[in-house]
Amino acid sequence: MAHDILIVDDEADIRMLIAGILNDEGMKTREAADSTQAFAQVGARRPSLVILDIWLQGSKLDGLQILEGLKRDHPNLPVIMISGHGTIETAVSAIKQGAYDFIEKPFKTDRLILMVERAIEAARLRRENEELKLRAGGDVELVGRSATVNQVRQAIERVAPTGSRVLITGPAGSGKEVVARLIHQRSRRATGPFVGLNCATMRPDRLEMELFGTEAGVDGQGRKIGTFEQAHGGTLLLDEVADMPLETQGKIVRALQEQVFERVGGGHRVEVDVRVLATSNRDLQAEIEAGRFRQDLYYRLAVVPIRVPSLGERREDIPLLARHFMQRSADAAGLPSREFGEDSMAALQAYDWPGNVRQLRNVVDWLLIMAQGDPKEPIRADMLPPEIGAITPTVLKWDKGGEIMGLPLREAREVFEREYLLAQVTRFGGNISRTAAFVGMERSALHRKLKSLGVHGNDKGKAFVD
Ligand SMILES: Nc1ncnc2c1ncn2[C@@H]1O[C@H](COP(=O)(O)OP(=O)(O)OP(=O)(O)O)[C@@H](O)[C@H]1O
Repeated sequence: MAHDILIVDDEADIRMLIAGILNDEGMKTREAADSTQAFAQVGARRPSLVILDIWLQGSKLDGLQILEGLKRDHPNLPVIMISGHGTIETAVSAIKQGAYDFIEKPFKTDRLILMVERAIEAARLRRENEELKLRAGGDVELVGRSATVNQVRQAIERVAPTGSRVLITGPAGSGKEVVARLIHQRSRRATGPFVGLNCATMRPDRLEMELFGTEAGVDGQGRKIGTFEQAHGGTLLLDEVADMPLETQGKIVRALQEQVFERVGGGHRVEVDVRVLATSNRDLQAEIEAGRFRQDLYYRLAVVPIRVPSLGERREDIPLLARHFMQRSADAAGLPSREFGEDSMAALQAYDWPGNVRQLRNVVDWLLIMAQGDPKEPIRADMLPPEIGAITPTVLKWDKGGEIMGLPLREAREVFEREYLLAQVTRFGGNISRTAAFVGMERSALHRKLKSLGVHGNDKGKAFVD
């Protein structure tokens, strides 16, 4: 996409000159003669870069004051100052205020182009860097207000500063790694490294080398530092620890016990200070009974067990999570965020989510890009991806409309009430108190109503809870 450059200068011929140079390079330009026009242009659309004259005749604010306003509202927007004779000192102080650089009048074409390209590239790199930091866990968050998530949060707060080992269990995509990262961040090792090793995706014969590293000569390569050593002073996460071969499990037991190990192919002892966290989506007790997991390793890892609930166990968190992911994805993509309509949110809450939070996140990403309709309109249930729309309770799609129109009012009302309440009960995970609060009925009245309509469980026949 062509860069969009805003040129702010009180002299029309300078604006034209700069615009001509940049247009020849395939960049798009806009112009402003004073501070009012400049802020109006930036307000209309954030440019890729601003070229800003220091001395602006007839303008309410001068270049430095405009710079201050721009940096306050758009800290990452690159600004190049234009300085004339006698304003170089001011230009230098502009850099201290966050301008990228300055160029002196009269300027050379080549220098101007180079500076503009560099400033835009630097802004892009900074943005990428921030995204990477975010992905690397600089800013992990455990979103949710359900009782089960609150319990997990409390467990994290309690266990993080102690330094003890933690085994985090829960189904795939439920947020086990998020929990591990939070434990690290809230511990005394927070400034140390956090290193993860996924035991499920690693070939068993490579796993040991990855963990302990290799001495020179092994594998035809130089000495390689393993994850245990990389995590020195910090935290090592053994992801999907049940997938580790038995023999490696034995070596881990020793390393955990003594905080000492040997690199593969060497007799040299490496001493480390590492806190180990582990995750598993399997039932480790069953794995022990089947002889696939060492009991002594289990006891060493599971000093404190934390169970992360599936998303289906905490449907009340779905609205919060969906809006959180929508905002984050929209910000990352530079797109406006979309609202969810009541019907689509009810459908999301009624769905089973076999892939848990990760699946919800993917669905929200899909919706941001693919959902039909005006982006300013809320997302409706019929815009959801097919796999979720397919199980949407019928009442949300109103496909009983035809049937209802053929019935007398009393019976039509019964059909509607039945479908409506079934959808709501499912949405609230079969919880009668919460459904009653939402639909505006007393709990006992709702029980009676459901009974009279012949509804004895949610749409999959699961019994109610009070
Ligand atoms: N409570 C939460 N709040 C915000 N984001 C979450 C939450 N739980 C999970 N996520 C997000 O969902 C995705 C999956 O989470 P994570 O990788 O921690 O799951 P996992 O249980 O470790 O999965 P797997 O077992 O497949 O490794 C990540 O993008 C994570 O940021």
